[in-house]
Formats: sequence, structure tokens, C-alpha cells
Amino acid sequence: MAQARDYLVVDELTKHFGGLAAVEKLSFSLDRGQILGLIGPNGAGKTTVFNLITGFLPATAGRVSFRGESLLGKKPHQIVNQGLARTFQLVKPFPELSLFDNIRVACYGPRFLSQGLDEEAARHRILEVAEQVGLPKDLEQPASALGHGDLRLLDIARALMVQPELLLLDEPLSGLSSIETQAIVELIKTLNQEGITLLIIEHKLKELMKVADRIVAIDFGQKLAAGTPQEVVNHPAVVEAYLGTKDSYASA
Ligand SMILES: Nc1ncnc2c1ncn2[C@@H]1O[C@H](COP(=O)(O)OP(=O)(O)OP(=O)(O)O)[C@@H](O)[C@H]1O
Repeated sequence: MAQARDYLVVDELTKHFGGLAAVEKLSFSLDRGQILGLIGPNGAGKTTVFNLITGFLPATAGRVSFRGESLLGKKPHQIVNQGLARTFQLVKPFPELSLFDNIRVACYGPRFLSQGLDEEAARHRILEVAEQVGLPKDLEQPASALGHGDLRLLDIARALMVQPELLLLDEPLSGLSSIETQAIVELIKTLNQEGITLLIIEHKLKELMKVADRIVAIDFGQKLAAGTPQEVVNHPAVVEAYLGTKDSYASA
């Protein structure tokens, strides 16, 4: 059984793009079963942190460990195999493929294949995750027929196919209506109750504060504050750098 504490540890993580320090000696940790929010202004380095943790980018320096094992230097598919899945800021489905086949694509990943799931088991799992996230019943329709909210659900469904222990969501609420937003907030709570640990980048702070146990705020790739949602949104450095005014998070 993995330790609950220090489940994911990011230690002095650094990424330079030429002369730009996108992430600079950033440290934080996430305990098993928790939801951690990662916030910061545009360009603060949040997506770069996700790309470093999930092996999409090599780090310049620092360490990342998951369940005590180092992730840096591993390929994205090896990291998925360890139980860590992600979604993307921009959802990019295969527009001509059906919803079913868009989810089925995840079956060709190594984690799924290594579990030896056959066609029938894969079909069962696809139907299960589609229902779990609340996708429309008609899974034969093409992804191009979906609105923005359902596309987000499709992206989450694909990530869930690999049965992750830790799920990284990159702005899951961006561009959604308030009804769609509520649906995904509820989904996040349910996934967490079912045992999934989550790391979530999100600009909609009011919603993030409803689900996050803790929040880390960054700017210019460096940590500004970390703590409970209330502590972080009221932290002077966060108020100044990210929120503009003390009251603005309420309308974010
Ligand atoms: N591949 C890259 N090459 C060069 N610079 C990059 C690259 N990826 C990101 N950057 C730069 O690194 C900085 C951090 O970008 P990043 O996308 O991580 O920010 P972010 O906090 O996710 O922003 P947003 O909230 O707008 O999505 C930005 O200045 C960005 O332009």
C-alpha cells in the first residue's frame, strides 16, 4: 500500500526554455486521496508543470516522485503505466470517429494492453466510463457533434479508461456554461470519493475552492503560496499577482 503522505512529490522542479525560466525550483507535494489545485496567472508555468510530471517535457533540474519512484526521465506511456493520467487544456478528439471509438483509443495504450483486456472487457469498460462521466447515451455519434462541455467529458472518459490512481486535469472547467461547470465539479467530487487523487489546474477559483483540499499558487514558475484554499486566496502575494484585488476571486 502506497503511503498516504507525499504520494506525489515535486522537489525544486525547474524548466528553462532558453533564457525563460518557465518553472523555477518549484516544490510541493500531494497526499494520496487529496485534491490539490494549482493556480496562477496566464503564463505562470502551470501547464509546464503538468508536462514535466507526465513526461511530455524533460526537466532542466529537480525531482518528481510518485509513490516513492522517480518519474523524471520516464516516457509518458511509462508514467501512465504507473497509474497517472492527464487531460489537456485543449480537447482534441478524433472528430470523425464515434464517441465509442474516441474512448476506445485509450485501449491501445500500454497500461490497458498490459492488463490483457479483451474486446468484450474493453467494450464493457468504455460503456462504464461513458456513463460514469455522463456522456450522451448515443456513443455512435461522431465527436464533431459534441458541444464543448461534452468534449471535456470525453477527454476525462479517455483518461479514466486507464484506471488512474492520480488524475491531472488541465483547466477542466474552462469555457463551460454554469450547468456544465456544476456537472464537472460533481464528477470531480465523485472521482475523488471513489479513491482517485487529483491535481487540478483551474482559473475558476470559486469552483476550485469547492473541491480542493489544498491549493498551490505560482507565478513566474515559482511558488507564491500553499495551503488551504482560503489561506491561499487571501495570501497577499496571491492577491497581488493573481487576483488583482482581494475580492476578485469571488467573480473568477
Ligand atoms: N514549449 C515551449 N517553448 C518555449 N516557451 C514555452 C513553451 N511552453 C511554455 N512556454 C512558456 O513558458 C511559460 C509558462 O507557460 P505555461 O503554458 O506553463 O503557463 P500556464 O500557467 O499554463 O498558462 P495558462 O494559464 O495561460 O495556460 C510561458 O511564458 C510560455 O510562453
